[in-house]
Amino acid sequence: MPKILHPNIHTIYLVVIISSALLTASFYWVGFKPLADRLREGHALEIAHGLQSTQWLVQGVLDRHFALAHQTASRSAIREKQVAYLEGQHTLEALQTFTAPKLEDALRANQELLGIHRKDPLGQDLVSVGVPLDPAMTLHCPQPGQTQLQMLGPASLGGLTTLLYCSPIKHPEQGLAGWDILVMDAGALYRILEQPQRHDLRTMTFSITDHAGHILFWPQTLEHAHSWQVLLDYLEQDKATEGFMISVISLARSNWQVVAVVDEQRFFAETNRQLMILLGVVGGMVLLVLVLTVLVLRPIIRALVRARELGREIQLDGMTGLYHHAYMQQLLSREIARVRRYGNAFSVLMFDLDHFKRINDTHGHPVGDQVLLQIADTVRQLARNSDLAARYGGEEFMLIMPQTHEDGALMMAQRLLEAVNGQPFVTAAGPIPVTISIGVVTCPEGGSPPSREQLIQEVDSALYTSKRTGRNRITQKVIGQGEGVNPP
Ligand SMILES: Nc1nc2c(ncn2[C@@H]2O[C@H](COP(=O)(O)OP(=O)(O)OP(=O)(O)O)[C@@H](O)[C@H]2O)c(=O)[nH]1
Repeated sequence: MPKILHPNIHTIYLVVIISSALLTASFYWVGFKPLADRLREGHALEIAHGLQSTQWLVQGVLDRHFALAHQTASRSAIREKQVAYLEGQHTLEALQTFTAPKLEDALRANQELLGIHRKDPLGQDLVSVGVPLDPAMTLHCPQPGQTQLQMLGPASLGGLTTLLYCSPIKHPEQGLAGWDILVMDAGALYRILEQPQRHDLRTMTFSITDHAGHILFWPQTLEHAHSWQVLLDYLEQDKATEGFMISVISLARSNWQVVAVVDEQRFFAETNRQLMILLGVVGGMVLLVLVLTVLVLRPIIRALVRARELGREIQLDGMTGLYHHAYMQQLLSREIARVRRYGNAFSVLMFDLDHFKRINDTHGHPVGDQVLLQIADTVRQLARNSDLAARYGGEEFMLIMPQTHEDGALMMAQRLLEAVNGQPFVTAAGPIPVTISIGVVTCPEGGSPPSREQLIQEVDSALYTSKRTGRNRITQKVIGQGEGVNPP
């Protein structure tokens, strides 16, 4: 006997919710996460590029300074004059008169060149033009054993941050003719360091330090904020503070390096915020679709469920839940048609409660109803899924057993008889013993099944035989053969 399945509205909602969750999860894994990873990778590249371009720009300034210093020291006319002075051909005054205007010309021609202080090979001052040097400053130009152009380092002169270079004046034949201390404007370096700050003042700070761990240049527009302390800690301990990232790149021709301090949280905060907004919007949309789906589907599902229930109801007997008489007629006709086509065996069983009137009369109809319900349950339990059970009349039941031979049908009838016999039915009036009389008709395999009316008449007649011969028994008939009674 098939179970009646009612589609569960909660199951449908559950499916909708699970689908939405799967949709959200696939959006996260296939769309959102790769996007977030790419953006983060992009940020890492941004840092690397920022550092690289800063290094190039700073290196460009230093190279320009070197070129300028070299050029100044190798101007031949004043170099020759200086050699002649060293050989005693001129006075110092004559040298100064000749050299100073030419060096001043050089200052005018190169804005970055702020001062030139020319010395003899032993370091004695000869000529000075432009921004003066601080007498309190100890300058090692020339450095012992050094004959190359070199940077001396940054110095604050005349209210400006400058870079000092020590450049040898070399004569092709006479050798070393003296030294220039060149004062260069370091403003260009600040401008380079401040360039990234214009875009973002908080997250990425570039600076220039020397290998000894001194901060030489720091963006002038930026206060000594938290990242300054982070850089100091890094230079001291060679380790980045938690939440910060430090990238370093060395500069050629100096002991300098460009250092980027990145406030990771702030750097990624904007991206994270935008990603969260995106996730929120998509999540909200999924939720909205979910709610709308539920709202739209709800009445439709309810109507479908109700329609299905109604369909069932019109096939079923209201009290027992088995098929009712009229529907059983249809089922029987269908089964006979199937057997006529495929030639398989099938059996029909009909049974009736014995002396049921007595139960009703003695205990009342409600108690009789309780017995009928328990009979229906017994049939449901014993029948196969493929069997079709009906309450055929008041206390009369029918069971269609497709693909069931004579032996199988008798076995089923015996089980039913024993099941009813073997249990006193529990009712409001106490336990009541019940017996039934059964008629079974089998249409054997390959046989020609009778019409529906004839079949009902045959099974009814078999049932009548069971009643007539003493009740509580089975009468079996095989179409085309005789009738046999099986007492309990
Ligand atoms: N409680 C209850 N009784 C019903 C229902 N339908 C039919 N009956 C009763 O079933 C009884 C049938 O009685 P009878 O046809 O005389 O048969 P019987 O008393 O069972 O005797 P036999 O069939 O000859 O063994 C009647 O008392 C009906 O009122 C029902 O739905 N509920």
